[in-house]
Amino acid sequence: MREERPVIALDLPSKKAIEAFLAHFPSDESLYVKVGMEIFYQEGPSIVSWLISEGHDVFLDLKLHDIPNTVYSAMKGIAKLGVSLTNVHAAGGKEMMEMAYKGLQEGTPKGQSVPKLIAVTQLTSTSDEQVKQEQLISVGLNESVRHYAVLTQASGLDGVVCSAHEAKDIKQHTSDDFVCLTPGIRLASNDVGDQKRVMTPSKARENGSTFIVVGRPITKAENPYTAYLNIKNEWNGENH
Ligand SMILES: O=c1ccn([C@@H]2O[C@H](COP(=O)(O)O)[C@@H](O)[C@H]2O)c(=O)[nH]1
Repeated sequence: MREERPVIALDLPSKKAIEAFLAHFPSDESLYVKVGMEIFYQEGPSIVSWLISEGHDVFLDLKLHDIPNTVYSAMKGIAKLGVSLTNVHAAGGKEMMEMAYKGLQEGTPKGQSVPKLIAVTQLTSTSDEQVKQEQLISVGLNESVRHYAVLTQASGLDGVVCSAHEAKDIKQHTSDDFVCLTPGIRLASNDVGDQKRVMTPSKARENGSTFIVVGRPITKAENPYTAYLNIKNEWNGENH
């Protein structure tokens, strides 16, 4: 099921900076936010509990990638935080992904829902050339992404992180309800920055993205709420 709210990447340096950012939004607006490495490593798990207590849904984007036992134990801890969605790297392999899922299931307190678990295929800042030359994956980016998506599904996870360019192909090779969470989203007028595989919200919708993730086009905008609404409206096929 497509999530109507763009997921806002809270790539900001402190809780204070996040409070100042969220002050631009109506106080009763429930957002879907992404807590990534920048803020998590500064503030720790309390930032997650605070965002949830403020009425927001949280995607914890720590992209775990380690030996299966370590990822299992880390996921048992993450499961207690009450996040809606979290992730690992598919490159960690099937055994690691299965153990991540097991950790989440075992760690989730009784009566709470198990967070959805997805796996990063190839980062949206990675190009086909880099996949071939730096990772030595001669089949190239599209096949690598598809392979990781199929492996992720076979490991029992809910979906993948990919670019919106690959979402349609992934759904064809997995299933319609397989989550495709797509960062690298830009309006035609936005800076691309370090992203390589970008797409507009309306194209992402046409291509079958389940979630879109947007950071700097909102966090660095002069009016973050207007920027958020512009992206949200285009994502939902309104006013454009
Ligand atoms: O493949 C990936 C996986 C994660 N991300 C994260 O999404 C946001 C995108 O931020 P922008 O400012 O909109 O570029 C960021 O937090 C990344 O860590 C990704 O971009 N690509």
